[in-house]
Amino acid sequence: MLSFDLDFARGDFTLAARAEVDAGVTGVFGPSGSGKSTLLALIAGLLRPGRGVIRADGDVLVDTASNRFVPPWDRHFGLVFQDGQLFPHLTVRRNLLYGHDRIAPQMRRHDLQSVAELLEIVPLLDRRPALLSGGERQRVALGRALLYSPRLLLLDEPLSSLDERLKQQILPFLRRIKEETRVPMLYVTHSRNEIDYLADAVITMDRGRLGVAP
Ligand SMILES: Nc1ncnc2c1ncn2[C@@H]1O[C@H](COP(=O)(O)OP(=O)(O)OP(=O)(O)O)[C@@H](O)[C@H]1O
Repeated sequence: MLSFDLDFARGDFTLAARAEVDAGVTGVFGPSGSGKSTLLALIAGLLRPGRGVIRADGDVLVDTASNRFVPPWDRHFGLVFQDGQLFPHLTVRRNLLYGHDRIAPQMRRHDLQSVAELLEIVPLLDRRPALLSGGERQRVALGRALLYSPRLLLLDEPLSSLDERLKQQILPFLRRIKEETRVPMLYVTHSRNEIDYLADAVITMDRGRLGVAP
């Protein structure tokens, strides 16, 4: 569903990555500084590769040979970072609907009520992010990304700002998203536990190079 073959350089750091990602959850695992976030940013379209190709469901999103570069907002990927980055001035409901309201109605695959129920955030809909716990915020960030009906979810250490107790609380929600929505996910983490619990396949990164874990 996603394939990429990319070269990227920034200062001393070089990344050369080529892989095909199937449905399900693909964990991206590797030491700090190995290039995991850089790879996600390249796939999301937040960075441009020096050379390379990215395809999703047969669509060419990037092809440096023909100068093709589809911008992030036209890739239909959902992004969730370490700290959910909710809009502070909007209620949970407006945050959730942010992407949903910006896509064509025929592309919408999820509705507010079912996503809010899935993530157990129905009682929070009228609150602003400042009044949420860290775990609630991350659940809203996941809901917002899902309601955008992405063809792929890019998750960059979505649990790493949470304490152990909250991590254990949210992991089952991620598994629910995987099982009930079947949205493919690329999931960057430092945690073997999270990989073992969620991932169907694993890509390992080391100093900008990929390997496939046994
Ligand atoms: N904005 C930036 N400007 C310059 N160099 C950067 C920038 N962000 C990251 N780097 C460098 O690029 C390399 C890859 O970093 P990246 O953040 O992709 O690694 P990572 O595997 O995601 O690390 P971590 O697990 O610590 O988040 C590192 O050498 C890092 O120092």
